[in-house]
Amino acid sequence: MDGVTVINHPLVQHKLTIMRKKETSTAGFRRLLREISMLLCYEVTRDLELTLETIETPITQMQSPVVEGKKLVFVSILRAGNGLLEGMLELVPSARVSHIGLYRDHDTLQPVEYYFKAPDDLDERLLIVVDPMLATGNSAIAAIQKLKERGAKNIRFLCLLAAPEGIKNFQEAHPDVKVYTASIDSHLNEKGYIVPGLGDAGDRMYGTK
Ligand SMILES: O=P(O)(O)OC[C@H]1O[C@H](OP(=O)(O)OP(=O)(O)O)[C@H](O)[C@@H]1O
Ligand SMILES: O=c1cc[nH]c(=O)[nH]1
Ligand SMILES: [Mg+2]
Repeated sequence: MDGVTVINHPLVQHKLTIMRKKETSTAGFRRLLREISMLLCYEVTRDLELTLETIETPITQMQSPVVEGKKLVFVSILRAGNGLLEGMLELVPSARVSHIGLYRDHDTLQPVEYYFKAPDDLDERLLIVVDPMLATGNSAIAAIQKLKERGAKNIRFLCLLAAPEGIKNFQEAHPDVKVYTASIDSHLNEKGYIVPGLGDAGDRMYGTK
């Protein structure tokens, strides 16, 4: 599918299977999400441009590669996005962080915003927006709309599971934003949940149901 990268690394797929199981505990789910987020982060940053910096090793001077440009911004769509954010920050500790508080209204499936905080200079940075679930796509669409209104131009979206319906809606709204996911599942059910999915990611992470 154009504009969508499915991260099919065996370790990602194995961990995802355990996360999907209904008997996996809150503690297990949280730990796996943290582990998987590092592997996903590795893939979503795979093609970052490098520039050469002159450094001194204990032996000699050399030209050595470093990531080009300003620091990355990781954008977490609360709450469940924080589960991905944590591991990603372990790999890229210098990244800037933005939080967007959104919850999906159970009846309308429309996102309701309750928080927004981001660095000022979004137009000069690569943003990686993270949320484990892309279901209808409404939450990710709204979050990215908000970031674009604040000047963001270079954006990627990273999730764990995506529904085909969500990808279609998302790509219609934001054709310039590449999607990275560990799986494209079958479909959405009548309540807007991903099938087969893993249930409600926020509730499974935080034990709220
Ligand atoms: O693609 P959509 O149809 O918009 O659904 C996906 C959204 O639903 C979940 O969040 P939820 O609203 O449950 O909030 P939470 O993270 O606070 O639990 C998930 O983490 C996404 O943000
Ligand atoms: O399946 C779904 C759909 C939306 N949000 C979730 O957490 N899970
Ligand atoms: Mg939830």
